[in-house]
Amino acid sequence: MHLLKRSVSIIYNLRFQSSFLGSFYTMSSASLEPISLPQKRPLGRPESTKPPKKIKRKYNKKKNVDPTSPGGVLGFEIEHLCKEHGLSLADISNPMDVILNDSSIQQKYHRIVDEVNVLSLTSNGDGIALIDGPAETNTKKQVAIVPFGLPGDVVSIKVFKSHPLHVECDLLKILSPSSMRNDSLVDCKYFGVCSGCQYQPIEYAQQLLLKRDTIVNAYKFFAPILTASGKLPDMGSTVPSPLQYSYRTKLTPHFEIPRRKTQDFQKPSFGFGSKGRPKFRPEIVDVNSSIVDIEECLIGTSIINTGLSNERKKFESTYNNYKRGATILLRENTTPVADPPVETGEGSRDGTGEISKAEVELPDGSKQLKTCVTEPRQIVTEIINGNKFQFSAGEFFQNNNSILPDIIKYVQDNLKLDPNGENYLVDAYCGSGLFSISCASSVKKVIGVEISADSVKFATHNAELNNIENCEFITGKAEKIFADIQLPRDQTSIILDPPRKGCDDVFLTQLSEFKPKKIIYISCNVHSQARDLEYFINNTSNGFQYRIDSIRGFDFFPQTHHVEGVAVLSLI
Ligand SMILES: C[S@@+](CC[C@H](N)C(=O)[O-])C[C@H]1O[C@@H](n2cnc3c(N)ncnc32)[C@H](O)[C@@H]1O
Repeated sequence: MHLLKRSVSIIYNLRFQSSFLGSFYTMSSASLEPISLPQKRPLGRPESTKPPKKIKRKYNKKKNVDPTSPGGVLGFEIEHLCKEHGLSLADISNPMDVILNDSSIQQKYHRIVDEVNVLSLTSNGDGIALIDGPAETNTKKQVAIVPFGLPGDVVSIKVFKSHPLHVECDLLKILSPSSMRNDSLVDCKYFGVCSGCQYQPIEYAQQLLLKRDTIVNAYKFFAPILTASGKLPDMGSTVPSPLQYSYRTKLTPHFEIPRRKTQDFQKPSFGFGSKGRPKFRPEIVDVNSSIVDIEECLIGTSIINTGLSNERKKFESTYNNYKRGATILLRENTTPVADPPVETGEGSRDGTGEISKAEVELPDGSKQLKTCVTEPRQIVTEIINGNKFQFSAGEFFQNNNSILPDIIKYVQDNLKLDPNGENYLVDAYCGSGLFSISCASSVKKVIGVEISADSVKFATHNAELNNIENCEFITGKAEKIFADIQLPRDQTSIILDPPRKGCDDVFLTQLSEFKPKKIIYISCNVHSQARDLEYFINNTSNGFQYRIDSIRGFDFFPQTHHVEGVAVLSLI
């Protein structure tokens, strides 16, 4: 019995590393009950003459966040909410020093709050609410982030973690549902605990409106001069995805392995990041891990789900061999069935060792064979508008094929090429050549630039594969394109499709100096896109000579909060 008690206290010591005034507690656990320290000295050891250890105070570390990252955008959203409700930031500040260092105060802050009105959604898809500060404290109001809460919901929440200007909460119960909420739309059994697909209970048309609002706010926050000067066009409606489920051609489930495996080490969860505790959906089980164990992902394509199932089974018999966590790549690979039978190469295998395959019939009656590649260096093929694109499975390629013909058509239409002139195209951040090759037939020459040498190799190969002779691709940072560009600028259009962080000032300055006749800026982060357009138009030498013709979203990721933005600019 004594031994048992000792081992329990050792486990507490390992798990609950934050100690204060003789109590152990978790900073973010739902239960904040203090746990008493064992009072007795360990047997056989003399009483220590050392002075008691100094108690370390905890400090809230300031993090350097990119303003256009979800955490950075939340700062703008909180400020906006405060302005709307006549509150100052001081009114909603949490005394972090006290909360972190006094467990009794912490318990006052980390509490259950009933009858909370969810006011709006953050661009990250979470509900946001204002709640009264806890009783007997000086905090006037708090900004509560409520995952899975929808505007108009009245809910019961549990505050479980404090930040200087907001608190994180679990949604315990929906007391009165928002008119946006239609629970019959939720098919996924992991809804409420998986971090993806928060928009599932929302009708699709409404999801598109929410994504439009996200873009409107992005420009409000990150392009205030353009917004105030009236230089922004009316925000266009969001272009829907033809597929609203079964669209994702890439998934990356992962797992974690503890550094030291104890004797009772069991199979870890294999799936995706968790978000909150699903108390408001009693039908699903709470997870005690940062990863939700997922057997099927409804937004993944059929072959990706077959791959997920194969790799899970493999993991069940091999998890003991892993020394650390890992991410598994699942990438769809397409082969036309009419092709002579091709060796599909490596791919996810079923229990018999056979590579799993799925035949898909297209609306025109043709058939395609799908496999699921797991090896990042394996070459995969995608077919978009009849063009074949090959690339290394681990490199970037768009993840929702169903919407690609729509965005390509939109880009082509907006290039507004001169039927009598010579038209040229620069595709900056060109990847393996999706836009270059798709638009090549309408222009005299395309030059693509891309930082990944592997992607450039495939872009060049893809041009050959599709018998396209007017494309040239160069490896380097996007601004390298301007070093010795020979194209006539008044007949050249530029497509920009940078990663989430957007373009840097060096590139935008050189773009302005080059002065192309048209710019089409595609972005998976509408916040960095808004920041870049604000800089380009207001801070570069020729920026003022451009007009923003249109901005609209494309819904590359239905059921999630993500939106792709496309902005079209013309030289006036
Ligand atoms: C969002 S992807 C777009 C790729 C391509 N347009 C497509 O749709 O397939 C962004 C690409 O930019 C590349 N990239 C990142 N930083 C870059 C830089 N500084 N200069 C050029 N390319 C860059 C990445 O390797 C990636 O291929």
